[in-house]
Amino acid sequence: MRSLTPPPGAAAADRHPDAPAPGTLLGSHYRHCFGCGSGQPHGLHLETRAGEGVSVTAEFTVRPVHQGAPGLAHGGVLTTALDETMGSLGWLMHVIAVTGRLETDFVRPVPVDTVLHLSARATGVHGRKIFTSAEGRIGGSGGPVAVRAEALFIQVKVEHFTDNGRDEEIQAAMADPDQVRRARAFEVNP
Ligand SMILES: CCCCCCCCCCCCCC(=O)SCCNC(=O)CCNC(=O)[C@H](O)C(C)(C)COP(=O)(O)OP(=O)(O)OC[C@H]1O[C@@H](n2cnc3c(N)ncnc32)[C@H](O)[C@@H]1OP(=O)(O)O
Repeated sequence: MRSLTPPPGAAAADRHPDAPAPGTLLGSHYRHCFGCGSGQPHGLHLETRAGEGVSVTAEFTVRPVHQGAPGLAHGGVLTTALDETMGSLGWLMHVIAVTGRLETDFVRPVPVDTVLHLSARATGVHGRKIFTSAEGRIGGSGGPVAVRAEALFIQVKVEHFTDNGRDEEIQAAMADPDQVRRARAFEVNP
């Protein structure tokens, strides 16, 4: 099993000088993203804000479409919320990275209508590997922890998406006249 703890010699994650100021709403990186896009009716519609250093906060409201057991959020959906929140840390570092490995602890059941208060930070960088951790709390940022995760993101080139994504969506994203939106679809920073 490969560790999700930064190895000895790992560097601290660097916040890019042009990263959005703490408190800034990051918005969606891609309209059709299941985690944050407004174009996904059953998506999570996560709203993420830049924090200090390489950290972010986000809110996710659990809706009936996100159920697993009756009245409770599906664990995979909660993991998606954590994944998306940690994934947005790349925007503060100005790197493109994808999830390589992710481990979730489910600590408390999360009822429908709960607003999950998520926070994530980068814990270290080693070569192309970015180590991250996140947690989701119920009832406010000081509420009890319901879920927590650690993940390893791997930096990739934009070809990761253009070579592997379905052509239809790649062409549409590339053709977007909005330069920032086009860049963010692939999390490539302008
Ligand atoms: C179209 C629009 C798209 C928009 C996207 C926006 C961005 C996303 C937004 C956010 C959305 C949410 C986020 C999402 O949902 S991202 C979507 C989910 N993730 C993926 O689809 C990734 C699929 N996997 C791959 O493409 C490759 O396997 C990657 C690129 C990850 C690595 O293959 P690559 O050939 O490049 O790498 P390497 O083999 O040279 O290894 C390099 C180093 O990494 C270490 N390593 C590798 N794998 C693992 C592992 N599993 N556990 C532990 N360690 C691992 C490896 O040991 C080595 O370490 P070291 O030997 O150097 O020490």
